[in-house]
Amino acid sequence: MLTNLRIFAVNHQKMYSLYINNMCCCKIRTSLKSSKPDGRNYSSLPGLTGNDIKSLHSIINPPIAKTRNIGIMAHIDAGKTTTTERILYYSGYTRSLGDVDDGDTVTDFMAQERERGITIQSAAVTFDWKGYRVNLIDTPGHVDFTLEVERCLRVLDGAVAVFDASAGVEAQTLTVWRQADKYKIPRICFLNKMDKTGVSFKYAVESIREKLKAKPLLLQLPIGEAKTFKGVVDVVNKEKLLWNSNSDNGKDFERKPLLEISDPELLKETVEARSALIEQVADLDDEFADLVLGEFSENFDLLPAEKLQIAIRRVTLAQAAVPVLCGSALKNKGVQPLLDAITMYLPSPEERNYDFLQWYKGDLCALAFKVLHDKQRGPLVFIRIYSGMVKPQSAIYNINGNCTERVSRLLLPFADQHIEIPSLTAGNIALTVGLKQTATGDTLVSSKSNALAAARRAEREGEKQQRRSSEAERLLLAGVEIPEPVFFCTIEPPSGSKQPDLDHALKCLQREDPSLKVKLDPDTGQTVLCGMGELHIEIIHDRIKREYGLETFLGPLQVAYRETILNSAHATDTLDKTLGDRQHLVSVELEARPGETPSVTPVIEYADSVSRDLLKDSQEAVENGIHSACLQGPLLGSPVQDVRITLHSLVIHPGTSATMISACVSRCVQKALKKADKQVLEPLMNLEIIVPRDYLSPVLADLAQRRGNIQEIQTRQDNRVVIGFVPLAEIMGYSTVLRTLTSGSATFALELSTYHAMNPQDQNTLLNQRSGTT
Ligand SMILES: Nc1nc2c(ncn2[C@@H]2O[C@H](COP(=O)(O)OP(=O)(O)OP(=O)(O)O)[C@@H](O)[C@H]2O)c(=O)[nH]1
Repeated sequence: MLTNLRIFAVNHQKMYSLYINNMCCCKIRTSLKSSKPDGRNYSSLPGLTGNDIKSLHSIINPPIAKTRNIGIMAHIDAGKTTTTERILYYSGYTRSLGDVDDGDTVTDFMAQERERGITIQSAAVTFDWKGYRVNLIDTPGHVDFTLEVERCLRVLDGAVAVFDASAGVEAQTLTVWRQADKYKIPRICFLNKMDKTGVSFKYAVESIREKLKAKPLLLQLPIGEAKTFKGVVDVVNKEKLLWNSNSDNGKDFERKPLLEISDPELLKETVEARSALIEQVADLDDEFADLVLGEFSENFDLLPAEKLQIAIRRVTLAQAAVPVLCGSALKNKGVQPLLDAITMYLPSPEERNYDFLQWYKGDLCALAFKVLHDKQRGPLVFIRIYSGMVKPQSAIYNINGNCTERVSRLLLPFADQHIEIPSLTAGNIALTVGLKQTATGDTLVSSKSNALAAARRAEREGEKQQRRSSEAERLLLAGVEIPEPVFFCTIEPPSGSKQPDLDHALKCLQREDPSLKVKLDPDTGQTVLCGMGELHIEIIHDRIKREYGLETFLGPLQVAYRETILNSAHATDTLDKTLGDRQHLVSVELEARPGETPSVTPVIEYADSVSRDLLKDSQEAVENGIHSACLQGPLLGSPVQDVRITLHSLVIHPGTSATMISACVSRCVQKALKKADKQVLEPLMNLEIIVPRDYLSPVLADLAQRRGNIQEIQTRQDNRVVIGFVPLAEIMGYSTVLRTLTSGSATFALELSTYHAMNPQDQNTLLNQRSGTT
């Protein structure tokens, strides 16, 4: 077993190549480099000492009950990355503390993340804490990357929500909290930044209660706030935890029982908080209520801490309440108790109820939740194993891709280092090398026949429960819905000869990030990037430069419009071309008219006059021509939807190539579309704004300026919920506007509702803008 296990990155040079996204220099690399210039062994791996090697078997496949797959989620800048860095440091997997502000953290792999100080892609890190294996995934906070958050959430068994305690619940926390609700993920809350001026523990707890509608269980109380913050009280154990102010890494802290003699006030406060906690848990858990009301009804104080902890765990797993802890990651206070709470209160993989496991009967079932590209080794795929086992050099079947692939290597992701391992079992997160077709979101099983057997079991179960679902739905692990990208811009390589390099880079990036779409503008031949937002496209641009060495040029960011026609139009066309000694001659007559039902692709019909024999050979070429013409409408060059094309006549000279047939049909369709009355369709967004009552008026006034259409205003305690529609073009940069209008107190959610017709005036303005006349 041990001989199979080696550190994947054997020297500094190789480690650099394994650095997934061209990291810039950081403390951890420097420390590794100085530890051994030409190579590394087990004991050089932070956290693995000589003695630890004996227990490598349990390190590779730890007991499932002692495994935690955890995510950290929060609003941007709440301190997720700083908290993660402390966690890695205290658990022994890094030797020095990274600092977001210095740009040398471990989990923010990508150079842009280090420069911007934000987390873009989530990185999985694996570490041990007091005999527990923790797989931790740091998730991004920016709204453009919510897909990334959601993709990670579904592979987690539990999550830590980090808050800036001076701000309480912020916009993005609400979004990720709802996403965590969707995947039924038990959570604990960490009120970070307790050292910050203006911080209020009470306010932050209230905002959890009010805004998240959650039941906070106060497991700790802060000792001091802002400048005076020096530690926390452990309410369950009635102890105080004080960090040594002379220690600059926070490793040393003392835990002391609260005594009447030395801390009368703090003890009184703690006993009250403990009694309140016991009552709260008893209200949520019948078993605990029986215990408390039986044995300890006279004096709650006598209730042993372990009994309370077991009950807290039950209500947390049932998502009836959320334990709340506090600290300051930056000042290195409160992170070790957070780690204890992660292992104590969040579920192990076997405590999560995954329906689909019964269909696999112990066979492999895993989900690819992240794909990264390493220049030397090709795609690295992060997988969550739900059942069965993965081994290197084994074949696996990808249900989504309908293909069999080979795992060449299996690695444990220790941040920016990876340990090669001989096998990994259910409940764990692994990194695989060798899967060339697998994309983010794919379901992986051991073989096609096992997939079919699982499908049959699922079908029988579905019949029993009278549920109908397609085979794919039954087998695929719940997918993340990928919203249609609504922004686009052109991207140009530095020279024509670099186009293949750009195509390769975009192909790799798309496998990592399914929300990125890439198209070819058929007119100009330019490559077009379609994404979820401005930042999204900017980051892709940056990554192409850094990771693929290509200096590309982006066109202006544009809203993805569509077009349609309002009446019918006929057109005829003839193409007569001689290439070499071959004549290509084709004549077409067709009609374009508005479709009766909405459809993004054109509906195609053939009149009886069109010869069936002729069609047999050329139908594909004809339809390719129609489809390609509809990709680029006559008004803005946007895709044309809701149209019906009827082919009335088709004459093809023998020997005419399919390409020429397509070209002639395409030109003829474009002529017809040009002749018809045309209409621009714009993306209309569903908008929901949650705004405190006092700020409602300025928000409504602003929406009126943005062609917003308010459907309803609901009351939710002191907040108003504005529900309506707004054209996407009017809502670009809205988060900044809303923040300014409401002093950061409102949150909003946007999603595509439909494409709707612009009114003639707005359409003219847009067309004039595009043609450069205004
Ligand atoms: N005062 C104070 N500042 C903190 C604390 N934790 C983090 N910060 C600061 O808050 C800022 C954001 O910290 P990050 O750790 O990058 O936050 P994040 O949530 O990972 O941010 P994103 O990755 O952008 O979502 C940085 O300037 C940190 O130094 C804390 O406990 N106290």
